[in-house]
Amino acid sequence: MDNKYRLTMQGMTKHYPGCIANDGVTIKIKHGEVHALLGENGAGKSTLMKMLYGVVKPDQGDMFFNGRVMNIKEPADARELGIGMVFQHFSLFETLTVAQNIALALGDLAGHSSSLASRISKTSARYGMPLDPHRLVSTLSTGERQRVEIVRCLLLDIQLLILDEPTSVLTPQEVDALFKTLHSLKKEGCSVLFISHKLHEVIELCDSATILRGGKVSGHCIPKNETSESIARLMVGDSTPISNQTRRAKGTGDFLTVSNLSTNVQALFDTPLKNINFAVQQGEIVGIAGVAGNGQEELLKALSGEEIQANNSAIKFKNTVVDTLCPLKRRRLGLACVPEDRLGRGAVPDMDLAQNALLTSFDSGLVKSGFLVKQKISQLADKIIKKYKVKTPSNRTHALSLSGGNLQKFIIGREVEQNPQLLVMSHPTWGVDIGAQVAIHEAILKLRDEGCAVLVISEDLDELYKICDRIGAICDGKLSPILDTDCVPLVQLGQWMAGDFNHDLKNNTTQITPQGALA
Ligand SMILES: Nc1ncnc2c1ncn2[C@@H]1O[C@H](COP(=O)(O)OP(=O)(O)OP(=O)(O)O)[C@@H](O)[C@H]1O
Repeated sequence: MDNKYRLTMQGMTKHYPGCIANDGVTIKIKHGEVHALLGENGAGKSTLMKMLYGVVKPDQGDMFFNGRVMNIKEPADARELGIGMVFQHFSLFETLTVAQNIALALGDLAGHSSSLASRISKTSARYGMPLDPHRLVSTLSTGERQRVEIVRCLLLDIQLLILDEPTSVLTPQEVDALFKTLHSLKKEGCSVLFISHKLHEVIELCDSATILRGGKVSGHCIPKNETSESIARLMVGDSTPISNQTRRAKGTGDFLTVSNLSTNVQALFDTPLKNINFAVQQGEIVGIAGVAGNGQEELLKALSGEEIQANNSAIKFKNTVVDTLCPLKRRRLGLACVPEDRLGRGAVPDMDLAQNALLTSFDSGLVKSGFLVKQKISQLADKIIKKYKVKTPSNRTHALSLSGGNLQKFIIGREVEQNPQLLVMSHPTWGVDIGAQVAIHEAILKLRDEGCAVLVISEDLDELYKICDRIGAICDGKLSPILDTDCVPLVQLGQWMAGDFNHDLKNNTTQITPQGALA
């Protein structure tokens, strides 16, 4: 086999019940290149990477590393060869230090424990991503946690680094730092496989790209010679819209009013909310930016009723104080919610899509006299699948076996189809391909235009600027001012995300007063 390639995967095939996730896929990666693996949701990217890393067994296909046949049975075999993978979801133990986490993950490959801490410091400094090996993971920002995962790979004699959607959880500054590290790795001859739906980053960073569609290779390109639009076309074909016109709107009267919301720490690593005041009007979209772990989850739980706070705060839906109401009663007042964690809170992994549709829609005629109306449930699931282009063999497929982006489309569709009066969403298009992003944004804008109040909590600033009428940021449990999006330059939003907003808060005229009226 040709030694000029770091990695060759040839004729890779993997069947799942009802679908072929990879159908004879061939991909070749040169030494020292950053290679993008692109494709719409469900195209087969994760499956291909899981076969490479030994998490999934291929039905067919051959793999060669530095010209030699690879025999990978489990991730440890891949690591032994110098292949490192950073998954979308980090797998770190919060109560352990950086060094303890790395020792656990690497096992025997971590070397002697007495020297591990100094090797972590040296390696992380060398690649420009400083890390204190003795710090508890619970005290690290998301960007720093990602560093732990990357440094874990770099401690080995790394020759191929796989990054799955690495930038979706990073601030713009952290993305810059990551790209510098990847450039250093590249100079040393390390190859990088980069999976992303953010095409402008692919153009900036990647030397070449392989595009998958429907489990097959649909094309190759040199990203620098392309535009985001032309790459998107290669990914989704000609018939899917890849851009939409977004229009700003002005709301008409508050639907959600939050006054003096403070929360207590419920679990060890919660970020308590500190005196939060804001309102979302009917017919507008308000966006809250912020780096993960700054109170977003706590805010969503307080609004949905998953965590009920018995203090002097007030959360009102129109004129009803909902502070002590459970999630079901809030739903009945018009709330729909899309949590960040799609497997576990957004959907039950081991239930099929029809059952998952029932979970939040059972009030809409799907249960009669205590009995499930199975035909209606199935029809609803099919409607969501069709309208939101969810790729799945049927509504009997378990949520767990959908690709991440397809499950996200299903959950959004399920909530939007209930015609809520208040829709609270966390990261609505996280991991969703460009065609589906457009479809989801259209659905949210349509809801807004029909009078729904929408709150979007997200780290994706492009998305927030695109669809939100007003925008603010959350940092360490405190909320910045919320202003018209077109009046908040990116630099200012970045400052707010870093907690620098006390001065702006004092001067802000759009915050609500503790009594709940607009100041
Ligand atoms: N464990 C599984 N059981 C059944 N089907 C699966 C399983 N894992 C993946 N699939 C199916 O294989 C196809 C490819 O999924 P995969 O996760 O590889 O796509 P992807 O390109 O990574 O998508 P995304 O961008 O949404 O993450 C999808 O149709 C998915 O539903």
